[in-house]
Amino acid sequence: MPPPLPPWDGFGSGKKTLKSKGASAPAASAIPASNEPRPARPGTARPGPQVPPNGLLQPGRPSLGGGGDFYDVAFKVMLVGDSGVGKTCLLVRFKDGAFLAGTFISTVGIDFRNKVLDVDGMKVKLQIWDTAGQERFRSVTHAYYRDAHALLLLYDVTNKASFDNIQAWLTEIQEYAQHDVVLMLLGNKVDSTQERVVKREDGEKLAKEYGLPFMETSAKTGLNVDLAFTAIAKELKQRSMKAPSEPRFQLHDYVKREGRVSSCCRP
Ligand SMILES: Nc1nc2c(ncn2[C@@H]2O[C@H](COP(=O)(O)OP(=O)(O)OP(=O)(O)O)[C@@H](O)[C@H]2O)c(=O)[nH]1
Ligand SMILES: [Mg+2]
Repeated sequence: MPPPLPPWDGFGSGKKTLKSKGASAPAASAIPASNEPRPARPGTARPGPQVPPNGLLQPGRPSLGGGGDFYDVAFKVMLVGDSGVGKTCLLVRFKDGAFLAGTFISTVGIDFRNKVLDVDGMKVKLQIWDTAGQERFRSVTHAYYRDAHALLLLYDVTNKASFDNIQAWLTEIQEYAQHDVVLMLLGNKVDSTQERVVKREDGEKLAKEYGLPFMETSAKTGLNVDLAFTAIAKELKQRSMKAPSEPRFQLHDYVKREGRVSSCCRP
C-alpha cells in the first residue's frame, strides 16, 4: 500500500500542496489555435504542443481551431481512471449527447475530442483526452499528464476495485501532472442502482480527504455530465484571466450547489 497522500491543493484551498516531480511550468494556459494536435496512434505517445503561459488567445479576436470552431481560449482536459469506469462513455455523452450501450470496447492508447462551450460570454474550447485505463497503456498516458490543465478522475460506483484504486491514481497524478492541475473526482454509473457497491458518502468522504470537488455521474442518463465539464471550463477560464473583473469562481461551491443527486440515493 502506498503511503496516504496529503490533501489536494489545486484550488487554492490553503491545504498542503502536492508537488509534481516532472512538472514546473504553470498549469493554466492555452493551446495555440493554429497548432491543433493530432491524437496519437495506439501505443505512440504524442504529448500536445507546449503551451503559452497566458490563457487568452488574441483577446477580442476569436480564433479558429483545426476543427473549424471559433474560440477565445482553449484548455486540455484528461479523463483518467480504471478500465471500464466509463471515461469514453462520459466523453461521448458530453460531446454527442448519446450513450454507448452494448459491447464494451476498451480504448487503445489515447484519443481526443474537442468541444467549445460558452462560458459567461467567452468561447472556451476544451480539448478532451480520453485515456486507456488498461495498465498496459499506462506509459502512453504518462506522457500526456504534463500538458493537462484539468483532470477528471473517474471510478465506477458498481466496481469497488475502481474506487479502491483512486489513491493509486492520485499518486500517479502527483508524479506526472502539473502540481496545480484542476482535479475533480467523479463516481460514474449511478443509474445502476441494483449493482451499486460504493455509497455516495464514501465518495464524498474520499473527496473531502483529498480536498477534491466531487460528483456522481451517469453517462447513461447524462446526470451531472455537462455540469462536470462546465465547472472545469469555468475554473480554467477564471484562472486564465490576469485580472478577473468578476468575483473568483469557487469550483467546490459550484459543484456542490449545482450537482444533482441521483434519485436512487437521496438520504
Ligand atoms: N449503466 C451504465 N453503464 C455505463 C456508464 N458509463 C459506461 N458504462 C458502460 O461501461 C462499459 C465501459 O465504458 P467505457 O466508457 O468504454 O469505459 P472506459 O473507462 O472508457 O474504459 P477503457 O477505455 O478501457 O479505459 C461500457 O459497457 C459502457 O456501456 C454509465 O453511466 N452507466
Ligand atoms: Mg475508453
